[in-house]
Amino acid sequence: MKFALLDDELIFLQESTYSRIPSWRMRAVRGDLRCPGCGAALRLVAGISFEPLFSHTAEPCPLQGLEQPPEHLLVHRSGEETAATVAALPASDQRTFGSYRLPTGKPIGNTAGSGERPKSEAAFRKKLRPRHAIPHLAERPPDPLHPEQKRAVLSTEGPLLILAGAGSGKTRVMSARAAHLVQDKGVDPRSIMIVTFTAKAAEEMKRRLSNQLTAQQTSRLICGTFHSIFYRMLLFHQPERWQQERLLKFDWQKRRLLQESGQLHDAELAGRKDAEIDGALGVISRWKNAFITPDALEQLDCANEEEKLAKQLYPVYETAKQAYRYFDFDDMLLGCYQLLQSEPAILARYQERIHYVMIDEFQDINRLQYETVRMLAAPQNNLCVIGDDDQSIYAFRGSDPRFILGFTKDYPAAQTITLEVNYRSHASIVGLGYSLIGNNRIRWKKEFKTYHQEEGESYLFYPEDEEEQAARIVDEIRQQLAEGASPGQFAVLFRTYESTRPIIEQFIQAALPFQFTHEQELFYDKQVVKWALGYLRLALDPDDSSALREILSTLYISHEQWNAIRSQAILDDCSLLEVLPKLPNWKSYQRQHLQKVVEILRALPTCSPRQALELVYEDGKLRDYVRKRMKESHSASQTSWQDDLQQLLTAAKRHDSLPQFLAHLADMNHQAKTLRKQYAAASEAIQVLSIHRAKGLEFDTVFLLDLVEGALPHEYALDELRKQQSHALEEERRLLYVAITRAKRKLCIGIPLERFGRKTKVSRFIAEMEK
Ligand SMILES: Nc1ncnc2c1ncn2[C@@H]1O[C@H](COP(=O)(O)OP(=O)(O)OP(=O)(O)O)[C@@H](O)[C@H]1O
Repeated sequence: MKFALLDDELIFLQESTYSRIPSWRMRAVRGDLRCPGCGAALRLVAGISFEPLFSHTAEPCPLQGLEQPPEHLLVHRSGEETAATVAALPASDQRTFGSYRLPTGKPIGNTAGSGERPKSEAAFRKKLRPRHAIPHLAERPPDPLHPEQKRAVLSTEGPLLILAGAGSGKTRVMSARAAHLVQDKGVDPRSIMIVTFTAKAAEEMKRRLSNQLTAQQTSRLICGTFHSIFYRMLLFHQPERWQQERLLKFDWQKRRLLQESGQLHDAELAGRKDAEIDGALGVISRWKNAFITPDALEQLDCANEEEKLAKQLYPVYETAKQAYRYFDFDDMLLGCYQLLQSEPAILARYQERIHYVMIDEFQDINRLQYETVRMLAAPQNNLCVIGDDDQSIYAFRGSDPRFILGFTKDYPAAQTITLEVNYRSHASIVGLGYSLIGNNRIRWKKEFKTYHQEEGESYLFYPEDEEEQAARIVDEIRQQLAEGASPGQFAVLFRTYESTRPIIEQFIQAALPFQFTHEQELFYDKQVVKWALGYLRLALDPDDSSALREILSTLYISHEQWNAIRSQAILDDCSLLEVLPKLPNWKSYQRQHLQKVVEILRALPTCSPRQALELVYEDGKLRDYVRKRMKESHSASQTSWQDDLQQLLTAAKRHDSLPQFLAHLADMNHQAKTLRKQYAAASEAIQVLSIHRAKGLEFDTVFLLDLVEGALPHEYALDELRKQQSHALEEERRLLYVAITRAKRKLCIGIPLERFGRKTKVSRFIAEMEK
């Protein structure tokens, strides 16, 4: 139904009141929205693809589904208070509805909660129509393979480049091609090498092949990622050098090796922050994959501070690794290349064995992988590479779309087959992808066609902020689940992990099954968040020693001073907070600040969580402290600290009291930690994925978070653009293209009006693809 009672006032869901949805939603959670008919509590359901409505939480009553309340109920329920509220308005601002007099010209209902927003700023949602329409396939061939796909399957000899758009059946073609080689041409499966980009893709390939080949044939194929195949080769030839326990899997392991090896004691390198070293290690990895060895560093021009540090660290890191006989993933690729280069007999053995090579996601290959594969595929060069230059999204790892674009130069005899029919997505989604990616300049121009006649559904929706964005997605999914969808049909995609906290929390609260792999630290474990929460905890319990300990550094209190505070509190038999400003040897400015902080903390318990945080940030000078620490660290990853503070504010908006807010956060943190260890089957869970991880996958409905400037395109790409560099922006465009083309039927793009507490600007990519 479209109406409800709130504080005895009748409220209506209509375009002019949609900006009230976030505050009404909060009131609904507290049970304040009531049905004027039966008096039961109502839920506010505001998804994306349907009009918002109020719904009974338990038994529906006869009013359920009505647009307007029946007259008799209005007369019956007509409350004097409501009449009085409205009566206070001038007559010109009133209109009558049944026996109610209602205000006109402004939204009806309670004004608590979020502020007013001019209506023009945002629609509830709108259909996103593509700038360029895409032709449908004239007829749908009955065969499981389209003629061009078939040609790709049957062209087995010599080099072959298959340029394929998103959803054009690459995986289908690769598996059919391998099956054709084995079944129809009698090729020994042990002589076929299939390289995929991820272990998940390799699994999928084997699963599909197992439907067409015997189990023995499937198991004999050489099928896996570059790392897994190359590693097997290295282990076979040099087992002592490549023992698994000596593999440095994570950045922190590499950093620790550097720190503990004593190699960082060079004056230039000592005192570097962890984040700076991690950044430089990333650059070193990229260089290694581009086959830039330490000997080649002399000639290398560094583009920025990070590269300068990487140049210094590269030889140091290599020496440290060799000293302890460790190796990393990049060493596996380099090791395999060097093995084949330096041992012609070993190379010849592989060349005699491997007769057919197929490489998926070829757009993301790097120099080292490419050169190694070229050696293995020679001399027959039955090398089939398949990829989509528009989906090249791993430049930061050394991938280079130039290899796919230059393949026919390296192999002049190569055939080229283009697969341009998108079998996955409904027409409007294909059109959006096409309209968007056409704005990239460095690409292989292709025509697109859609297999599906259906238009599909694509929406832009404009929530007030990140929390409301998550709430809208939750409501949309619930609605679709009620209509028979299964959780595995949905994916929520994001550009960076900063976008994920609200959606994860709301999935937890709504008890929806989801899968989320997160290697980074949880939001509430971040130092800057722990500082802010430390203040709130101390406000509620002036004797909470762990809370005070948490914020010591923000108050510039040393450990000796901390010990003195604790002793004094015991001696005076008073709380830590009381004793804080009284210690005798504070400098006067410090004592003044501590007095101020104590005053603030005493005031906090009566404030709303949002006001409390604002007081801590501004009057308590936490924001100044964070800014200072960020400046000292000079690290790119620290720039999100201010955003973290803002995110906490956004989360606080939804809560009334400090104890409730802190209990909620503790619960969320606990649940998020527990969930990390649980892995629901993908088919039974909503997938929350970074766009990078979503590559190669498909879902019935895709939600895309935060299509705003600074998020997608990422701030980094915008910085590059200011320096007249457009490569990074083109990669961001490809990322969005990958994200859009994961959707089969429905695509919902969120554009929060505020993000991290700041007004947002719609992503420039929307205008590029929208009609
Ligand atoms: N000839 C065909 N007829 C009908 N459906 C097809 C055909 N070829 C592929 N499909 C379907 O289209 C979808 C996309 O196929 P696939 O995943 O192989 O594409 P892809 O090119 O690997 O996609 P991407 O690169 O975007 O990840 C799948 O659901 C697949 O089953």
